Amino acid sequence: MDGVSRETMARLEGYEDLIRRWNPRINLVAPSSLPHLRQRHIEDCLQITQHIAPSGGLWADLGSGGGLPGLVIAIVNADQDTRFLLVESDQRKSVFLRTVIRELGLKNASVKTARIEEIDPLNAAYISARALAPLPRLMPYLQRHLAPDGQAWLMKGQQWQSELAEAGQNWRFNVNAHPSSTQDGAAILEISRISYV
Ligand SMILES: C[S@@+](CC[C@H](N)C(=O)[O-])C[C@H]1O[C@@H](n2cnc3c(N)ncnc32)[C@H](O)[C@@H]1O
Repeated sequence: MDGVSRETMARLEGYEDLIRRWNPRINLVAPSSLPHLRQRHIEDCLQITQHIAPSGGLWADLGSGGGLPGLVIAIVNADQDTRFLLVESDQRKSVFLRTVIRELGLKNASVKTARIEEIDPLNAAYISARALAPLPRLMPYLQRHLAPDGQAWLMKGQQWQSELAEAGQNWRFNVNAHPSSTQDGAAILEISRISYV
């Protein structure tokens, strides 16, 4: 992984080890994807860090699951002043996320065990989500939790164009689609300036 410091690499490897150890007990990633953990999950999420270097404020990772992409981005930015909040409704996954944060000594990350739609608005400077819901269902979450000048980074599969078209029926927003370099036809959507029409 180019441009990754030795300390970041050590943390990413520690994170991979913990996923491998916990995955038989709680499904953090599809078991069939475990042999390809680095490429399929870690490098997939690292793509976001090639587009954005967050500067201060709150980064909320919604439906964090095993911490993808929130923990990967928090690890890369461990010595920066952006705070990462991993929002996850599942208790056991939350225990896993807290374990990773503790074992890797991440001072910039914390976990909120709750449903996204039930927590107070976060006014986040950045939001990320991966494999959480189709874009039309994500839009109300973004409207609730993204600061007016914030950016959302959404990792989408091959259906991203039809999801965009459907979301555009009820919402206005700016969007940049960054083609995925790890999955054919997938994209990372950078979304800002959201309003409901
Ligand atoms: C398919 S998993 C994806 C996890 C991770 N983002 C990834 O890419 O591997 C979706 C996660 O979102 C969580 N989730 C779904 N709906 C949620 C909600 N309304 N509030 C909080 N978490 C939610 C689920 O518990 C699950 O862990």
